Amino acid sequence: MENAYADIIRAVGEDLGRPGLLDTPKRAAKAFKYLCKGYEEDLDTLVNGAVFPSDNDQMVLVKDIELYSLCEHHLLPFIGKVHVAYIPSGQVLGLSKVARIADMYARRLQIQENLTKQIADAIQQVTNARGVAVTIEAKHMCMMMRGVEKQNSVMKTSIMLGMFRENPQTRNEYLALINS
Ligand SMILES: Nc1nc2c(ncn2[C@@H]2O[C@H](COP(=O)(O)OP(=O)(O)OP(=O)(O)O)[C@@H](O)[C@H]2O)c(=O)[nH]1
Ligand SMILES: [Zn+2]
Repeated sequence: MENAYADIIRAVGEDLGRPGLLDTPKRAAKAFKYLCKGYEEDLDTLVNGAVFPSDNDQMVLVKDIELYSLCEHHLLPFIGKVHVAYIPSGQVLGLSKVARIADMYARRLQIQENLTKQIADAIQQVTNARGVAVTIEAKHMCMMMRGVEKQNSVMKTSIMLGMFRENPQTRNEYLALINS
């Protein structure tokens, strides 16, 4: 990856030998690897057994989890927030694990629609919940810094599973909570 970054820097017409750029291929490779660290993680290890018995059968919502991902088309960031809700069915998930699951999938090359679904499926898999809802609101640098150059548009994607899909009241309660 360092060599690839050196090629890119040369290709834009820069002098790789100048002091400011000497360590840049190494730094950039380290940074990019970090931004893609989700490929080195897996769901079971990340959850680490943090699923706890509970007789609470009402909605659990974790809102405004910040999100940094990379668009798979341009390798530019998309940045925003994710909301995750589920209806427990005998067990609840460790709070931090909700954000860790979102991060694991965000730190890969993504499109927002697939990222939303992957998070929802993972929450469903680890909790066996009666319903899961995931919403992502994000701004895409590939649409802001280049291309069509629109600064204010926000992409909003949702996935509703189980009760959130079947029961309008549950869905409406979720929507009211994330918009409040
Ligand atoms: N649906 C979806 N599209 C995305 C996402 N991130 C980037 N894109 C879009 O992917 C498309 C790629 O289109 P292309 O025409 O192949 O690439 P391009 O010439 O760089 O397109 P422009 O961005 O329109 O300049 C663009 O419309 C992007 O806005 C995403 O998360 N979801
Ligand atoms: Zn893009």
